[in-house]
Amino acid sequence: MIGRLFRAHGEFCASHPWEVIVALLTITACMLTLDKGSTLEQANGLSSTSATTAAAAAAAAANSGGAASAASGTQPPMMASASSSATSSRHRPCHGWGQSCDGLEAEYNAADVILMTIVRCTAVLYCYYQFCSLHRLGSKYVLGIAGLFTFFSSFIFTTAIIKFLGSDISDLKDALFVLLLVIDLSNSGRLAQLALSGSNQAEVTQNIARGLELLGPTISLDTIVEVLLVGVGTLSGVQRLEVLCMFAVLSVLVNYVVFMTFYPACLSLIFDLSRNGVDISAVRERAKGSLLLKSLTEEEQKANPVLQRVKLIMTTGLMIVHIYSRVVFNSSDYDAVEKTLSPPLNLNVNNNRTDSGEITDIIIKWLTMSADHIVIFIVLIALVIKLIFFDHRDTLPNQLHQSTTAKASQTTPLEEEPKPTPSHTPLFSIEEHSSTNAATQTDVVSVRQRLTPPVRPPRPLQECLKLLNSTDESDGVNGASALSDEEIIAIIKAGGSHCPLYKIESVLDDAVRGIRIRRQLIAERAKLPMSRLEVLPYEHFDYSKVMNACCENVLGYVPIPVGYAGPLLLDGETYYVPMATTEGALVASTNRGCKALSVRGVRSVVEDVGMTRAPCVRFPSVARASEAKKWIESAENYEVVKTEFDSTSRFGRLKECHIAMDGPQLYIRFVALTGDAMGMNMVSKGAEMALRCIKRQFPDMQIISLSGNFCCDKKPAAINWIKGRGKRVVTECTISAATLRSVLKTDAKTLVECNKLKNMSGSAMAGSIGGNNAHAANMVTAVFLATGQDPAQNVTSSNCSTAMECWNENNEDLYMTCTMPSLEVGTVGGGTGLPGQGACLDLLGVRGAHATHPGDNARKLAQIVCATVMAGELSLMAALVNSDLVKSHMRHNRSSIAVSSANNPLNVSVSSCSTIS
Ligand SMILES: CC(C)(COP(=O)([O-])OP(=O)([O-])OC[C@H]1O[C@@H](n2cnc3c(N)ncnc32)[C@H](O)[C@@H]1OP(=O)([O-])[O-])[C@@H](O)C(=O)NCCC(=O)NCCSC(=O)C[C@@](C)(O)CC(=O)[O-]
Ligand SMILES: NC(=O)C1=CN([C@@H]2O[C@H](COP(=O)(O)OP(=O)(O)OC[C@H]3O[C@@H](n4cnc5c(N)ncnc54)[C@H](OP(=O)(O)O)[C@@H]3O)[C@@H](O)[C@H]2O)C=CC1
Repeated sequence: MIGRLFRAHGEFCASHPWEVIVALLTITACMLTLDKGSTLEQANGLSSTSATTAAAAAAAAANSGGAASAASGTQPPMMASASSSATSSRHRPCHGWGQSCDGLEAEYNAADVILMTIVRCTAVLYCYYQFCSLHRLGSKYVLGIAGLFTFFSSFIFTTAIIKFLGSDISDLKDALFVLLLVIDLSNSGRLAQLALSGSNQAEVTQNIARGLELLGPTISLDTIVEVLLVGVGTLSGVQRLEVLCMFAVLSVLVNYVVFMTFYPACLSLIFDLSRNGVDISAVRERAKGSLLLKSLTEEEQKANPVLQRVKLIMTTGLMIVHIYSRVVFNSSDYDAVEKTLSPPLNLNVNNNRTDSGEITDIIIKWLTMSADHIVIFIVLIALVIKLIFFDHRDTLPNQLHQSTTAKASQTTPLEEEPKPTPSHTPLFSIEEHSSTNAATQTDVVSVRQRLTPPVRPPRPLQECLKLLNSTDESDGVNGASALSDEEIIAIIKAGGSHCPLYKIESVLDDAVRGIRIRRQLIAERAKLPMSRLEVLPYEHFDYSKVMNACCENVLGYVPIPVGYAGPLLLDGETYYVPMATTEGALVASTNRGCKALSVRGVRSVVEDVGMTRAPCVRFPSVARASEAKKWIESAENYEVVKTEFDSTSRFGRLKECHIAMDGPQLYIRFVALTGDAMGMNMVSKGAEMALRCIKRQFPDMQIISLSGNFCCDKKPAAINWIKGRGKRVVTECTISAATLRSVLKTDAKTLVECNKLKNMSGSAMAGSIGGNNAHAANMVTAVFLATGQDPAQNVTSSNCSTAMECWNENNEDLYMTCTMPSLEVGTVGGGTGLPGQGACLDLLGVRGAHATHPGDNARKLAQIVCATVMAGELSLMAALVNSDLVKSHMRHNRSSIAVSSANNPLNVSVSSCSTIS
């Protein structure tokens, strides 16, 4: 409701920019030109008059020279002229805008110096912080627009209002610092980027309205809290603090009004102007890609309810303080309180002033007076040094590097010749970062730079072939190294068996060079500009772990983002689970599930069912097939077969043979334990050997296929669901009602009901086998990719039954189990040996073969996968019952890439799509 009001207001400001701007400027001009004195008199009556009199008296006292202490503003009332109303008014808190607090123009005392130094230093540091965070998040254009505009407009309006209220702004240098402190540029930056990301006026208007809808309520509440909080300072009794706080309160209010009216109107106007000649397309492009904008749309500005509540309570409390202080205490009370409480302060430097005129006194006085300036000067110098010599060293090369990569990934051809490396190390050197993650990263560099430059014209083919086949026995140098890339390409193009493209790495004995040449040839054959293939990384990878193990015809590798979910408390141990995925929201969801599960922890049991391979064999008759079945199943013969099977591996051990008969065909499902390996190669190897043994007994047996699909590998099948495959894991957990409420925003009864109707009945309706779950495949696949499992085995491994019950005496807790009967995982073999995947296994403490109990690492990995599935299941179920699914995916999983107008006839922008949620 409130959001809608702000939206309507934003829409109005953005669609009537001229009206809003002119109205505000007119009001400001009126305030500036109004007769201050009369206005004040009307507004404040006697109190303002007495204040003015007090100021005049104080000024007179200061001017007289004989009353320096009075001018200092700290002298207690009774020490000045007892009858002087000026003195008493000087010490009265400056409640009310119009009430001038005299003494600002007077010299500082020690307390003032300290206060102002703190204010100024904080302002400078705050500005630095704002600058850094905006610079990190947004483009410099948006930073410029938001920063300059907000600051100047707030400053001008605040000054106008202070003038209108008749306050003394002669000490503007103090006010400036206060203004710096109360301005928050991030919201202005967000609104600017949101506005500028629109591609037509209507969209800009909508974006501004949307921005105010999202930001308005929070900013309004913040403003109220800020005003009330800072307003407490105006009750402090410390004169300078009161003035500053009054100014701060005024600035906060003006800043709020400017942000809500003038600023959106101006943003809308900027776009309008751009249409009429001023080109801000570059600004808009940057705004669209900016992280700030993303954060606005993604975060949905969902206010933290706890924080909101705290703010409301604070507001109420502060209101009471203000009402009590301003209404219950009247001005005479203040005087009385002051008289009793205020001790005579002797901090006034002017009190120490002597007429001796000694130089040392003057220097001490000057130092004391300028202390704040000196401190600020030092802070500024330190920040500038930090910015120039330290901050940029880290960020600039990074940014440059990132922008190069980003450009490359946007398929812009990189045709520039490599720049010669300067002889001295420059201050901001991109090369400094080239070694980061060198094991897995590839810099994008043009192929012209990478290919060996032809030092001479290519030699004739025959000569090249001769060179290729020659090996210098003395130093073992491969003949290919004497050939240029062009000559190698000529040999490949010539065909024949000299250098097949798929064997190029072994022929050249240089994987990276081979892959580089293959990429060029494939790009040529596919008629793809090389620049398009360049963004596929291929360098800095340990191909010795890939060749003859993981992949053929290698063109490079595709980086996949890896996140983590955790801590996950499983069987008393804590895990941080790596997940490789491109599905935004998945890791966040699993992470939330881990948080809920880990309050009490997950318990699990694991059983090594064994890996399976089931050849299809055929016999001349059904009788012969039946005879063979009985032969294998007899205990004595089984042992013979097992011995043959086991002979193929140190770890592969045949566990059972499960035989199905279909006419004269037998499907012999060999089930074997495979240690820490997932075991498909091992069990296939063993099955082949076992078949040889059986064939010796039944020579008329025909082997149709080593895999008869009764195994059943990488295809959905009931047999794996019923009999299991790999590891069977069951996890269990209870989640308290309080955790359900605080972490998952739901309750047990709702979850149980949804689980019954969705995961049980819904899956039954769909005829699903092994699919009584919400999204087990999501967690399984992400962990599989991160830890080097065979990704295709997510088919069987994702079999999962998720069960939920209400728990405890009052049935408000949740009891949950996940049963996964066919998890095919290993910690040796396959992709587990690759560096990145190995690192992820290290993170879980299960890399490689278990030192003492082969198989323990793989079993542990299976338990972790099942517990991670449980976390993801719990979180998604909660999101579904809360109707949060679409919202969270709009936030975490939406592409922010602009749709080109050709493919976007309705001209629907991403930001406007996301508003659907
Ligand atoms: C491996 C081959 C191709 C060898 O096959 P081959 O006939 O011995 O090879 P070749 O040296 O005679 O070469 C023949 C052609 O194969 C290609 N070729 C040959 N070697 C390479 C290489 N290194 N890199 C790229 N291409 C290669 C190449 O095209 C070559 O032609 P050429 O260019 O020489 O005129 C063959 O034995 C094969 O296809 N094996 C099957 C492997 C396979 O499909 N594995 C999948 C995993 S199994 C699984 O996961 C699922 C399962 C099995 O459990 C499912 C089930 O239950 O059924
Ligand atoms: N062939 C097929 O039909 C299929 C193959 N695959 C692929 O197979 C690969 C996985 O096969 P898999 O058999 O798991 O792995 P490997 O083929 O890599 O075999 C594991 C190797 O590790 C050795 N080893 C050392 N320590 C251990 C230990 N503690 N426990 C177990 N083995 C140990 C084994 O020794 P030893 O030699 O003594 O056994 C074996 O040589 C994956 O790349 C997968 O994609 C996938 C599906 C089907």
